[in-house]
Amino acid sequence: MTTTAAPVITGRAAARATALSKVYGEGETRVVALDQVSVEFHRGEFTAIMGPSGSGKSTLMHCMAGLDTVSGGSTTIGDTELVGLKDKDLTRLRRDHVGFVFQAFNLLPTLTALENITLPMDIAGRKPDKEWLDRVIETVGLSGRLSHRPSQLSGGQQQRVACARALAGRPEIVFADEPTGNLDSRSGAEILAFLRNSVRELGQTVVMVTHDPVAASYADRVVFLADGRIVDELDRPTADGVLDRMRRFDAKGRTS
Ligand SMILES: Nc1ncnc2c1ncn2[C@@H]1O[C@H](COP(=O)(O)OP(=O)(O)OP(=O)(O)O)[C@@H](O)[C@H]1O
Repeated sequence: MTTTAAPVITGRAAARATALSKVYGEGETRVVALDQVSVEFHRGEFTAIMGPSGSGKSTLMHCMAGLDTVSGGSTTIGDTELVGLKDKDLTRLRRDHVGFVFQAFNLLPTLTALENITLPMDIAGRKPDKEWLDRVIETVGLSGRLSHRPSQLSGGQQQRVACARALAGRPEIVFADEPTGNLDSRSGAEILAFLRNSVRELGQTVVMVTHDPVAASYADRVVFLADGRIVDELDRPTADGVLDRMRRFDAKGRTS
């Protein structure tokens, strides 16, 4: 058994894409989902990715998280280049250095909250760093619910378990794809506050895809995608500021 993996990052970028392209299909069904995207996600920062439907947000996240292959360019997590990695090494990188939160909570129903949180480490044969785990559980506000099973928890609480699971291994970066998409606004606000606190108080790096300008306003920075390209950025966003930028994109995702 090994202990919690040491961070692999040395620079400011927790993840970086350089001229990243992703093409699906061929001939008439060919879709350029990402068109030479270059972007950095800084360490200890909360970044939101926004853009119209079909603009490439999920594709960017999946390519940068090593969940999907790329058609061109390069992408790194910390100092590790993902392109060209063998499947086994990619799986290990994802397991040890990347946390995921999805719209569906993806918890195992037969396990308690705590067992769900530590499951990825248990599978990897890694021993949780107890002090870190306690901080994560405290920050996510789950202390009284650890022996509950998912069916005994509200949607918001289940997503908090999923967030704690993503952070438990102290990853280099957490990718969250519409993490509040299945939640009412109050539970959503709790998850967003937690993600922000994990950056502010625990020093984590979080990248979140969202459609919601209010959700994006919790981030330190918003990156806007349209037609597979980065078209804009906003630092210290407000919901109104994000909405204003979004209005510049028409329904097809092109800048007006
Ligand atoms: N597996 C796939 N095969 C073919 N085309 C795909 C595939 N996945 C995505 N696409 C296409 O790539 C483009 C970008 O899709 P993507 O899901 O990344 O957009 P998105 O911005 O996340 O959209 P949404 O907000 O609706 O989730 C779209 O035109 C989509 O139809």
